[in-house]
Amino acid sequence: MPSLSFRDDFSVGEISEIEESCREAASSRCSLFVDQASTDDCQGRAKVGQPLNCISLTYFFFLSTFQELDENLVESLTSILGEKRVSLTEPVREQHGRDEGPYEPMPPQMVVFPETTDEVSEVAKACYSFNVPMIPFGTGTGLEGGTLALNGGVCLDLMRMHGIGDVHAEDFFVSVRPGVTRLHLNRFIKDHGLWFPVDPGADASLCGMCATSASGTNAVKYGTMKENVLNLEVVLADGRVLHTAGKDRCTKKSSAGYNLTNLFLGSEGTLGIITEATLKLHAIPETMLSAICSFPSVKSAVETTIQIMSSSIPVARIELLDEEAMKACNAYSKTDYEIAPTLFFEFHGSEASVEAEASLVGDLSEANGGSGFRYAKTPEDRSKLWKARHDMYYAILSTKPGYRAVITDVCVPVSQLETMITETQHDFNVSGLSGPILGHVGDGNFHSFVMFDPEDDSQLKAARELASRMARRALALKGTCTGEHGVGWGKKPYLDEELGGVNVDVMRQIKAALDPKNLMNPGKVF
Ligand SMILES: Cc1cc2c(cc1C)N(C[C@H](O)[C@H](O)[C@H](O)COP(=O)(O)OP(=O)(O)OC[C@H]1O[C@@H](n3cnc4c(N)ncnc43)[C@H](O)[C@@H]1O)c1[nH]c(=O)[nH]c(=O)c1N2
Ligand SMILES: CC(C)CC(=O)C(=O)O
Ligand SMILES: [Mn+2]
Repeated sequence: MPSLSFRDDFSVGEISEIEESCREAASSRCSLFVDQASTDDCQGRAKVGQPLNCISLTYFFFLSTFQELDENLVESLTSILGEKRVSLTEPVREQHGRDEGPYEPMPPQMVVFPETTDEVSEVAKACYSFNVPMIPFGTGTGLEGGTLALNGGVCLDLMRMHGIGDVHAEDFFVSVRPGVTRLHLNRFIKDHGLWFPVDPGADASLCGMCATSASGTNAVKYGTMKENVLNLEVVLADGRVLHTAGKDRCTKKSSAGYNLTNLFLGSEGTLGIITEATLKLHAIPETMLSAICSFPSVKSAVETTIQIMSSSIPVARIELLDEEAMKACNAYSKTDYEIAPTLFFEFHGSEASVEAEASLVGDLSEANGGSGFRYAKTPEDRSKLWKARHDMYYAILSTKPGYRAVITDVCVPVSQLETMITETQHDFNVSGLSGPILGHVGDGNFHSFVMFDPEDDSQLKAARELASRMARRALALKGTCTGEHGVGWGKKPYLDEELGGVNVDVMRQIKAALDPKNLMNPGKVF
């Protein structure tokens, strides 16, 4: 049986050989996948035994092989967790073989529901001794296929690990278990006058947000998960438990050795299972003021953003929605905003400081042709505005029922944003596809949704090509193919190009040191 491969240089002969050996290995479950990020004329996946749906072989192929689960492993996991917290049933496996992204599900062979770190550690030890892959699962809101069980294995659903530790209000930190989501935490700490600002649109698990190094609309002022995590408890592939900053440590800074906390932030389940995160908290600002402003073009909105950022006005949020996105917003969230390229702003501070910042931003917007500067001052109006922004994924998907979207997540230096967005819009016009643009423009990070009809192969091909051109354009402008969603399964083809061979080799060596049998979420990131 050929081993797991991820290459772009298979010959026709090799493909036939691989197919043949897969057919022969009757006891193995084995599929040959054509990577979804390939360009040219290769559509989706080709299952072994069926003709490959492409002629040229300049694509990435992914060979996924896995054995049936050993009965002794199933028995051992059942004795660790009890019958009610293990599942081999199809619906449960199906639910855990997907995320919110556009990829076809790939279910794990078994799902387990540990409730404590010790249980996670025991599960890891058992899987390690049987050489079975482990896939951590939080709320499943990821967008890059990070939870797909490419090689089968055991999915660890961590949402039953409840618990928020003591709130250390004077030292601004709290520890959370994987079952805690960002909204849950914010409700819990509100009465202490504190909040945790990192806000992906979804109500994701905070440990999942550590795993993908998530961010959101507040990152421009408060940073991403990388700036807001003090310590992590991690169960390694062999079951050992690591505290990345040392057990119970929670200082704002430390120069003691390598930064293992940041190593695990964005590791997407490939280095270990995060079983607790110690998070940096912030004081709820005395005043929060939101506003929106319409612009004659995306270009003028982006120019305004660049001017705001270069004037060092401390905006807490600055989000762009283009005309198409605004249409979708009004239709889905029942808002009545003007249909035009729009910036959503928020300012945090004292009453006087937010008024002053908003007024400066209003002047800059007006100087760039902005109009209809409109405030949202009451908590109800502000939360309506930001809920509408956070729901944009579903708002956009609902504009074309039955359509799917390739989601892009590029980030470039703010000075390059205008070139990046203008050229992307040109690409959309040429391709004939539609794709709203929205983004965290203060960070140079934006998303477009390349909508396609899944029944129409040519649209799928065009959508992938467009997304791939965007990612490469971002790289050419000294940016990244993913500002916040992670690499997962979908962005793998760009990693080498973005980071360079030595960098990815070092990552592989780190992975081999922590996970020598390649059992932690194999096939993801690289
Ligand atoms: C509507 C909407 C809007 C947004 C987003 C999604 C959706 C549906 N996202 C993406 C998503 O919410 C984000 O990636 C979360 O961090 C995923 O957290 P989950 O708990 O859902 O991880 P999920 O269960 O989806 O897993 C994601 C990855 O992390 C791993 N993982 C999960 N829990 C782990 C743990 N405890 N230990 C180790 N590995 C673990 C998994 O194995 C997988 O590789 C996003 N993101 C963003 O950054 N900014 C944004 O603005 C948005 N907006
Ligand atoms: C589907 C997305 C584009 C979600 C996201 O990252 C956002 O809304 O900012
Ligand atoms: Mn986003």
